[in-house]
Amino acid sequence: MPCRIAIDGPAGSGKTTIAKLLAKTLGIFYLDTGAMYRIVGLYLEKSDVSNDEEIENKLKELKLSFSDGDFFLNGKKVGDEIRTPDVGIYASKYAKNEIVRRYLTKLQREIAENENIVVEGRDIGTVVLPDAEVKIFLVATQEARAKRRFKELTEKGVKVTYEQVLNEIKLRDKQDSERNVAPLRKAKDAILIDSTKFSIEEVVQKILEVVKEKCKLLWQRE
Ligand SMILES: Nc1ncnc2c1ncn2[C@@H]1O[C@H](COP(=O)(O)OP(=O)(O)OP(=O)(O)O)[C@@H](O)[C@H]1O
Ligand SMILES: Nc1ccn([C@@H]2O[C@H](COP(=O)(O)O)[C@@H](O)[C@H]2O)c(=O)n1
Repeated sequence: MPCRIAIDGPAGSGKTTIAKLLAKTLGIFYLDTGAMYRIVGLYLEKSDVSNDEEIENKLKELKLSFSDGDFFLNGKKVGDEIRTPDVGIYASKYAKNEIVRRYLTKLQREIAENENIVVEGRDIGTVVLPDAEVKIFLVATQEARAKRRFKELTEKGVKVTYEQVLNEIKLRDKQDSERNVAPLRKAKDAILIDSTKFSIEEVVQKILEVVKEKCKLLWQRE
């Protein structure tokens, strides 16, 4: 019986950081579905699509593959070019489109099939893997998330103001939670963790306790 750990939550709540650490600690796979929406969002924005038919045709041409934790777009490894605030906005813009969601959800399920895996995103516990063994809904205040993201971006040398980061987070929160298709919301059986006042290590420990209880086999293997 696989152990699939779904971590959903708003922009900047710490999903990627926590998911990567968790997967490393447990020695299992990790899937960043946000990266998939960022790749597709940037691709469609550059393709200047204007309707569903054009989106459908562009997705048919797209070759998106996943190997050893890296994504490859038409054979080329994807790097930090998808990590800018603008690409986050493109991702959120096209994430409202049913054709895009159907395309990526199918791919995500194929990758996660029968795997011990941590999958992070917005709709993992509600849509992609509704029967996941562990569901976490990771939140933090918008200010805390903006502060963290601003620190991360400035340390990477990205020229951005705190206000720009806060506005991007507010916009994505609004778009992600108010869209008709697969909106960001806590699954009924998900465990809510508010990381505003907790360190990365403390959040990982909290989730490991849940995994220990719900995925006994994986824990024994560890
Ligand atoms: N509990 C925490 N305390 C302090 N900093 C944190 C905490 N969790 C995450 N961070 C930091 O916040 C920043 C954003 O984290 P991360 O990229 O993992 O968020 P995310 O939810 O994946 O964001 P997005 O949805 O936009 O991809 C990173 O620099 C990370 O190191
Ligand atoms: N399962 C998901 C994951 C992401 N999205 C959309 O992509 C945007 C970028 O995601 P990050 O995790 O990299 O911030 C996000 O704001 C969502 O609009 C999604 O819809 N479903």
